[in-house]
Amino acid sequence: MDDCPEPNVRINAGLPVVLVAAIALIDPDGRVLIAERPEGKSMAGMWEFPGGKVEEGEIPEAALIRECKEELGIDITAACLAPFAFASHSYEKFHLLMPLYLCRKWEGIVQGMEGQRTKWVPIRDLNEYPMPPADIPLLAMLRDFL
Ligand SMILES: Nc1nc2c([nH]c(=O)n2[C@H]2C[C@H](O)[C@@H](COP(=O)(O)OP(=O)(O)OP(=O)(O)O)O2)c(=O)[nH]1
Ligand SMILES: [Mg+2]
Repeated sequence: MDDCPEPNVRINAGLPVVLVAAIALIDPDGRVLIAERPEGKSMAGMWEFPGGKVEEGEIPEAALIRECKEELGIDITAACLAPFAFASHSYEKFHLLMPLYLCRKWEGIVQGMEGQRTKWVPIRDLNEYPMPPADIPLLAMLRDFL
């Protein structure tokens, strides 16, 4: 429907649903952590909320605990994950369903464990970083909330 471009959801395209869990880490100054998608991955060079695909038999919270360790070198617990909002967005080859959790408490120091750049960004400046199209509605929600 041309008069209703957002959200981008292709109702009858038969796309597989991919569940990705994402996290907005928020520091004491209210800044949010974003990470640059590495070369070789889809949407390389775009900035994203850390996270990744939820594996078979895994729940989203467990996926985030795992991904935070693998990608950022930090420890989080399920108790510190607050469900916030979700993205539902059709890409060319799949439909992304991405719950976004907020987290203000973790152990360790954030590092890009896979060589990716990371950045703590004040919420009002997040729109200066190119992010995947699925994330755009989440930015507005975060801005309203924080
Ligand atoms: N982590 C994350 N993924 C996002 C965001 N926005 C968005 O469209 N995506 C998409 C990009 C990818 O198609 C998918 C996440 O896949 P990924 O490649 O990062 O998954 P992963 O960390 O499990 O990595 P891999 O093992 O599959 O390489 O979700 C976001 O803010 N954060
Ligand atoms: Mg990932």
